Amino acid sequence: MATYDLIIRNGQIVTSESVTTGDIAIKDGKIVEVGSQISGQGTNEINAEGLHVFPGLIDTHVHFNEPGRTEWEGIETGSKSLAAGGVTSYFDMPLNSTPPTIDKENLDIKKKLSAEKSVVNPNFWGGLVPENIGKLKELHENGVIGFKAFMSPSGIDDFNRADDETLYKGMKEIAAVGSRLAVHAESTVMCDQLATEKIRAGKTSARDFVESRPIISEIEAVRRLISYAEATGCKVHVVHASSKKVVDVINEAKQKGVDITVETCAHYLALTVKDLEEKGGLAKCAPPLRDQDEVDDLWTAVLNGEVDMIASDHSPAPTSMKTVTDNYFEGWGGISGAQSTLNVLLTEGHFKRNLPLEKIVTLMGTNPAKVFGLANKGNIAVGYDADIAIVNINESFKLENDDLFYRHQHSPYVGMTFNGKVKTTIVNGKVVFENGTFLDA
Ligand SMILES: NC(=O)N[C@H]1NC(=O)NC1=O
Ligand SMILES: [Zn+2]
Ligand SMILES: [Zn+2]
Repeated sequence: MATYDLIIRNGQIVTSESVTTGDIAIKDGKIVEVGSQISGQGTNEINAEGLHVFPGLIDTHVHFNEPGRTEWEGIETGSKSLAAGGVTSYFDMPLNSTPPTIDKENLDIKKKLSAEKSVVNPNFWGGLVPENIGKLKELHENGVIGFKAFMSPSGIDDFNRADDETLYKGMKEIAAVGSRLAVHAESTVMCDQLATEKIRAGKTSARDFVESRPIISEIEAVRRLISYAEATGCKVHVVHASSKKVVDVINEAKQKGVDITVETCAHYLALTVKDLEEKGGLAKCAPPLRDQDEVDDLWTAVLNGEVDMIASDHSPAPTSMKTVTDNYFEGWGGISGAQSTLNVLLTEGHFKRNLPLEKIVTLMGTNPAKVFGLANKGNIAVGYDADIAIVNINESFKLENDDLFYRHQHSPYVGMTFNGKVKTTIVNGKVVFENGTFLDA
């Protein structure tokens, strides 16, 4: 009789601490042994010789749009895309789905749908909007990972921007329950004003769009957020910082004792304004892509350990909403990228800039797990959940639309050559994805 459900043999096991050759034994969805040569047998055994065995990664920032806007993505296609990219846990944003996740009732709907449809582990952000002050405690008690607010308009009618009063009151409530507020930090005053001026003058190029959302607008909003964090004691998390200049402001506050963390996204590390000019709406997002010098500086921040985590901010939309090429103020702002985060980190990070593989685990495993309190996720060790991605980091491929599992097969990464083929993805001990196909549940 087999001792274990599954043994992965002879892989290069990547943790946040080391890369070592060895075996991993799995039973009842948990990692029960890690060693250089495990005796005993598995019902299933995988030979990972020559391959790297990562803990399944955690994407802290996706929009799957279900319920209510499932035609933009959906939990099944979204979660399959993650699994195909080596990600085994995600945090779904409260907006772009309708109704948004701003009370228990709507959270329950999302939980139920995800239990039915997700092929990886779902987690949920709750929203902070002017209308749901007083409901944050109930969301917290029902298991949201944290809260999300926008300091600038969200682009979605049923998810209003948090004005200063909402931030102040909401952050007091969130501090009281000990949770964390994630914030889209851009100055609404600045962005609105600059966009209005540009549009009035008929200036609607990619560069004009980028100039209407400058880095200073992020810095101004982050500084204001820090003031509220200091006043309320609320833990905060800045999502999608597009520049090292933003990261620097956050690290200054950290040094003063503010409990603040920062995420950047793969697209700010792999794409520039030139991509926006060449690829049109496919590469449109907010904050916008920056120039190459900013990308290089942001990599410096990542390599220095100044960025806490890296996410996709997968915010998909139908292709027809992403085809803008003349007026960049039109069309959906949001990048389809959930499947490619590990590829970007391997290609642009590990191979081009010597980002250690262990750091990839820190950024998309141990840090998110620690900051958001996911027990037993994000690393490989005895007692951890058996979420695993087996990857050939040396295999390169050119990404094609057909490779994508998104409902709408587009991405600004299409056409780029990446390192890192995900061979097998395991979720809670079960193989869900193998050699390009999904196994039935
Ligand atoms: N609503 C929404 O998904 N917005 C996201 N898209 C984007 O590019 N930035 C965002 O915050
Ligand atoms: Zn955002
Ligand atoms: Zn987002």
